[in-house]
Amino acid sequence: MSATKLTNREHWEAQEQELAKLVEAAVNAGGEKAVERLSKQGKQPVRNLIAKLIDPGTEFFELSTIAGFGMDYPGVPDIPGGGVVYGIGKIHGNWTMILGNDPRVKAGTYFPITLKKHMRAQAIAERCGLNCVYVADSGGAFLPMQAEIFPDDQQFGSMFFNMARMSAMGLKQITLSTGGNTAGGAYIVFMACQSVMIDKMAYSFLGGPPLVKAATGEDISAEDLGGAKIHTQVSGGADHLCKDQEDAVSKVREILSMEPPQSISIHRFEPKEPKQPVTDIYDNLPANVHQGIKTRTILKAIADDSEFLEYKKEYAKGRGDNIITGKIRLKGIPVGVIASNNAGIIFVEAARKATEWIVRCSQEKIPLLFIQASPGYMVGSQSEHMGIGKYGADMVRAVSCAQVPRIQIAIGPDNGAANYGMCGRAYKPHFLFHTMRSRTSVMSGRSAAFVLLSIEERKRAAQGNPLTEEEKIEFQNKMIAKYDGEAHPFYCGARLLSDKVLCFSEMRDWLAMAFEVSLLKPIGDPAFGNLRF
Ligand SMILES: CCC(=O)SCCNC(=O)CCNC(=O)[C@H](O)C(C)(C)COP(=O)(O)OP(=O)(O)OC[C@H]1O[C@@H](n2cnc3c(N)ncnc32)[C@H](O)[C@@H]1OP(=O)(O)O
Repeated sequence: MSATKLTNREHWEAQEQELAKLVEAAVNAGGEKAVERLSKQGKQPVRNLIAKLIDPGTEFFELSTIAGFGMDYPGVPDIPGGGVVYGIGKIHGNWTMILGNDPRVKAGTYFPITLKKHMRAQAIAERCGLNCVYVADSGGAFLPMQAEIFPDDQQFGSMFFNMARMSAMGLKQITLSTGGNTAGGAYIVFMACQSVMIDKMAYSFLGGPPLVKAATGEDISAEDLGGAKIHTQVSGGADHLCKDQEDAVSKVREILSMEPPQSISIHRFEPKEPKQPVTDIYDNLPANVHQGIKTRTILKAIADDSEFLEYKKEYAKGRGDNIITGKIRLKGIPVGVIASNNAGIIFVEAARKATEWIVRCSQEKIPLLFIQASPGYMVGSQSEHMGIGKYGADMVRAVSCAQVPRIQIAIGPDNGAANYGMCGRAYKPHFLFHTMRSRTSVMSGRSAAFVLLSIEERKRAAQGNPLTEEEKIEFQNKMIAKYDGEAHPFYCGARLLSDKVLCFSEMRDWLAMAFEVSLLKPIGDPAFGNLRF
């Protein structure tokens, strides 16, 4: 192996170890002490319950595990995992959205990031047509931050709005209540299509005993006010009484055993393993994230049979092939690819080719994979006069209007309007994945430092106090550090700008799962509005 490849491989393996540490911090929030505390209450950590909910021997595809780190909420620097766990797993063969509060993180209460994560899970479920299971164990709103979580759209009330509407669409909303779900949190039990409560462990009420005492003078225990027996035998607010968590898990599985089987809406070919090893990705992605990439190698390491049927391979070489287009199969699922290549700068020819391919795949009803490593569209008079603005806009329009499932994975720079054209978050891809090589920001730190420095220089010169050379360097370094920090996959993952930071070795399995889930609903017909051509 060449020295460069070895350097690359070691670099990315070390980077992914950093990721593993952060994931571990979320999974083991509170450490052994927190697990012991749960155990005294007869409870298991929520991920253990989820592992039992899904079919034996299958994988739980947990999303956004690194949410909530470094949020700097007043007095609470980290919310491990955002305080809620969610992901997709199979229950009786059907892909199902499973969410669970993590009571080890401030009693499973809802911070702004918790809500954002909960909403994202529901949005994926609604879009892909997944039944939902809620493992509910939450103290409700995190009260010190009520102003940022309570009344607005996409805040606390939206959880129940979403449950109601998904239920009306025929998507089952099942709640397994395994703790105190108080006040607003109680609706997660009462809004469900079917609710399972655990005796002497779960309770739900709009106002807890202290509030009742204050409001009416009534002295009553939590159990007598809204315990599992009260709601399953008296109020009718819940439907199944279970003796413990194991019993409750079995009941939820039994309820969902009556669901019809799912199938994907397009033809699936026989899956084949790639011929190229996954280590090719580690070896060939430069450790320097600003260095160009050879994306065909990456595709060969994830595609069935390492086959990439390239579209317009010969077109406008050196400009058009900063995006490569074509088809691969992922575990038998045909996928149209739009991938950054080389330096990834999008020239007119690349934008036109990408737009053409998006339209073509939409007509064929083939889902789209965007592999993003682009620092932006080409600037300058030649590019402007050739119409980069309008062709870039065409690409953005095609991305926006394509009815087929679209998934983005970033493996390099993700800047400027290239974030839009390559199906960034605002373009609502079904799933958006980052890797340790992705860097998402409006521009690179170096460019931002240059632009901001020129503004600062003008300002200081006008004040008659021009910047010294040392001040200029300090200013630039500060700006680069800020941008590098904010573009990093950890920063973005903490804020749910991605659905997961994937290891390169996970790309094939996760993309195949994501396409399969995204294809459970029928694909609409193409309609693109006013493309300029
Ligand atoms: C939309 C409207 C709403 O949701 S209003 C929300 C109203 N919520 C409530 O009244 C619930 C109050 N909390 C409780 O009753 C208990 O904490 C429950 C949820 C039963 C959990 O009890 P337990 O397992 O013993 O944990 P704990 O009390 O030691 O709490 C652990 C840490 O979490 C905190 N916590 C709890 N609830 C809230 C809350 N709603 N807002 C802010 N913080 C909350 C506790 O203070 C405690 O924090 P710390 O670990 O001591 O720093």
